[in-house]
Amino acid sequence: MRQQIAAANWKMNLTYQQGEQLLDAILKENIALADHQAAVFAVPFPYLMMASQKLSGRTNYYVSAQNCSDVKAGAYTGEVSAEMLKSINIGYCVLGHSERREYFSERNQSLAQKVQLCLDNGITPIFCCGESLSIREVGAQEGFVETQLMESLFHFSEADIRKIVIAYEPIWAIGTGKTATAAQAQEMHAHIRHLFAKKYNKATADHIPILYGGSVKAANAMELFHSPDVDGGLVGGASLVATEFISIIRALK
Ligand SMILES: O=C(CO)COP(=O)(O)O
Repeated sequence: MRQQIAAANWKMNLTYQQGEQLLDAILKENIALADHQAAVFAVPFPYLMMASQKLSGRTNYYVSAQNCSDVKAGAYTGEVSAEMLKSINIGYCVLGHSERREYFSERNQSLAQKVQLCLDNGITPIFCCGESLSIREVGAQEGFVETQLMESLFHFSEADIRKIVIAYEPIWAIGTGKTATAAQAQEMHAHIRHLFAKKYNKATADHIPILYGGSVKAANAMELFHSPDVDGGLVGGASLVATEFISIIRALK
């Protein structure tokens, strides 16, 4: 079975102490993860070491960054490189979140650089894609997501592309309480998988986890995750509430 992932994206929320309390409350449950399952915590940069220490010794629990620089190193004040993340053993990095695309002008080409740098440093990119409401309203979502994947990912080798996790996050469902239906999520995930099969091959497409993000919560996680092409979720608001995220981890296939 392909890897199934419950990923928490804390975004710019919680103090250090609140983050510690949240992780403690979730880890207290001692949820055992199967070989094909993972729980990933994308925390703010200053909390990466704390989260790593709390998760150490747990099987299939990982810490993620929420972004990294598109350049290797040098005079770029305020940036954090993939190599820095590797040097503290961070396993995952969220890239191309729609909030970064919108508020920090991230473009597909620069994201391709970020993906490359993560791969060079053995970090699994969680590559976000997804359309806005206006694009969905005119029915152009499949072509829009195809362009995002084509311009950021489709030049990578088959071996490299197999190391990537995709997160489909329709912008109209993020933080709005307006979840895509399981049928809408499945339709786009199947489309994304088809694009990978067309560009690479079916075995590669079948290997890549595709997470759904956008108002995932305890009450809808099970239904969303049980769609055949939905391999877990990237969760914002509900990942800040221990009981919610515990249920979301437990909803993994
Ligand atoms: O952006 C998201 C995760 O990256 C989704 O956020 P919400 O779960 O708050 O809608």
